[in-house]
Amino acid sequence: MSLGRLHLVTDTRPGRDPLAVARAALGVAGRELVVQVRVEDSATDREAYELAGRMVELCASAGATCLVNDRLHVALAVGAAGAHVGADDLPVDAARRVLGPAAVLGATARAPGTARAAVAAGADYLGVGPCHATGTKAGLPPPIGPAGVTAVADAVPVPVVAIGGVTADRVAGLRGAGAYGVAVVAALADAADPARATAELLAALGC
Ligand SMILES: Cc1ncc(COP(=O)(O)OP(=O)(O)O)c(N)n1
Ligand SMILES: Cc1nc(C(=O)O)sc1CCOP(=O)(O)O
Ligand SMILES: [Mg+2]
Repeated sequence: MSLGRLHLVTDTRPGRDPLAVARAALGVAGRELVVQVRVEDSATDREAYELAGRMVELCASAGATCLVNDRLHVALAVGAAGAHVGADDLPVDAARRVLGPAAVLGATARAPGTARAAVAAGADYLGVGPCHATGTKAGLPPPIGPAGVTAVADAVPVPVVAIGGVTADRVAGLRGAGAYGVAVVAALADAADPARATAELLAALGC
């Protein structure tokens, strides 16, 4: 599997335009971009399906990968490349059974033990964080920092994607800590110029 190193997780805030941000990022990053469609828990399946369907089309035209967060049935329904699951979602082994062997399956892990278990259960990559403080998602545990990324990366043979408070300035530290790539919401969704912000993140990633 060749996984993109820059993951754009869609902004769930009302009034945002995740398709416009993705379009700008895809124009710069192409196949190096993974777009993960993440919606509010309160969003309906129909809303998730419609956004994910449009995102799959956008990604396909750029050669990029589209994943769906949490909702595996939506991932299957829109023909996404796969999905990402965490502690409140279907367990990784169940998600793998639902999606099948060819799908890209990501799992959240915050420590080496859960990371090893997720890989044994069928995860292709791990989302590891929060690496730094973030205002994007409430209720997260304290940041694990680059040292926490290293602890996980040293424990597993799959790509580690660092998430949480990631900015272009922090990418080098995370890469040095063992991250294969990074996942961002605000660094692109809040950027005045998302295309330029994408280019800065890619440069920091060495892409
Ligand atoms: C790349 C990546 N890493 C971690 C997460 C978080 O997933 P999860 O813990 O299931 O939380 P929600 O995103 O579902 O709120 C992620 N989405 N992506
Ligand atoms: C959705 C999500 N999950 C996280 C985790 O650590 O599990 S951090 C996060 C939000 C990341 O947003 P930003 O790039 O704006 O900090
Ligand atoms: Mg989840």
